[in-house]
Amino acid sequence: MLINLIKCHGSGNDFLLIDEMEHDYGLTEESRERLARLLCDRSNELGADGILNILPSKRGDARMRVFNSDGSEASMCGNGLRCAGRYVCEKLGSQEAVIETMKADLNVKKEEDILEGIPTYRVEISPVSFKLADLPMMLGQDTLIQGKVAELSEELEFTALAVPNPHLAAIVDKKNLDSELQKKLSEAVNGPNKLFPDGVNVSFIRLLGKNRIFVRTFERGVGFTNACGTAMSASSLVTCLTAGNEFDESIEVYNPGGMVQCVVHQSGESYTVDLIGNATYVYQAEVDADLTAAAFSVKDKQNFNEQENYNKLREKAQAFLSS
Ligand SMILES: N[C@@H](CCC[C@H](N)C(=O)O)C(=O)O
Repeated sequence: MLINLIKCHGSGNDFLLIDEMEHDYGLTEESRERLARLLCDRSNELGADGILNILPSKRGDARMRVFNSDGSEASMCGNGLRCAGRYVCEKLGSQEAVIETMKADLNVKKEEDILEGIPTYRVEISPVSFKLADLPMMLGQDTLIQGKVAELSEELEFTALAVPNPHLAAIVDKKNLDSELQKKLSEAVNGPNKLFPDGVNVSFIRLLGKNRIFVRTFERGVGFTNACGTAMSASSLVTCLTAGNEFDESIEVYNPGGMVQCVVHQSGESYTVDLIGNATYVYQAEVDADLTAAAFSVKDKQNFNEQENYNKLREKAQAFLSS
C-alpha cells in the first residue's frame, strides 16, 4: 500500500503522521499496530517513537490515535498532540482546533513562536487523575504522592498519576539522574510485573530553580525518548504540588531534546496542564509498505527545512543545562 506521511517532532520526540481523513488507506486495527512496528524501527530509514493517525471525528475537528513504536496504543501523547494540532489547524486554515483523543476532546491553539521561526502550539493535557486504579498501579492503596515503594527503590519517593496515560515520577538528585537506576526500574515496571500490569511511563525530574525543571522519560512501549509531553506536564504538576513551583505560572521544562513550557491549573481538586512547545515538520514522504512481507520502501522524500531553526532552540537548551 502507498502511504503519505509527515515526519514531525515535539522536542525531538518524533512521529510519523498519517492522515486517514484525507486518504482512506483501509487500515485495520491490526495493520495500524504492524505499521507502527515496521516504520518506527530505528534500524530503518524512517524510524520514530510512534505513529500519529489522524482520523475523522464526530466530536471535534479530527481524531488522533497514537501508536508506540512497539505497536501498543497509548491513550494520549502531548508532543504528538502539538504536531497533530498544527496539522489540523493548517488544514482548516484556523488558529485553533479540538482534537478527539481516546479519553478526552482536547483544545489546541497556535501560539507565538517559542523561538523565531519555530511553529509553536499550546495543547490541553487533561483529564488528570491521582487514583491508582486509573493507571492502573497495584499497590493496595488509593494514591501514591511522594511515597516510597519498596519494590522500586529504598531511597526515592514516587508520585503516580494518569494524564490520562500512566506516569510514575520521582524528583531526583544528580547522582541518581546520572546512574543506571531509571533504566533498571523502568525496564522492570515495563516488563511482566505486578505493580503496573499495563506498564508505565517513568520520569526522573531535576529541580533547576524556581519554575524550572529538567525531565527525562523512559516511555512505555518505546524506551528513553528525547522528551515526553504528557510526562513533562505530569512532572510540572508534581513539582507544583510537592516542590514549590507555581500554579498558573509558566514552568520551563528542559528535556534531552530541547525545552517546552507548562502551565499547571488547579480548580479545587482537579488539575489541567497547558503544554506549549514546537511542532516541527522534518520531511514528507511517500512510502510503499508491504505488511505481509514486513518491508517498505521510501519512494519520495521532501524536506520542510524547519529543523535548522529548531536546532537553535535545542542548542540554547543544552547550553543552559551545561552552564
Ligand atoms: N510521547 C508521548 C507519550 C506517548 C505514549 C506513551 N509512550 C504511553 O504509552 O503512554 C507524549 O509526548 O506524551
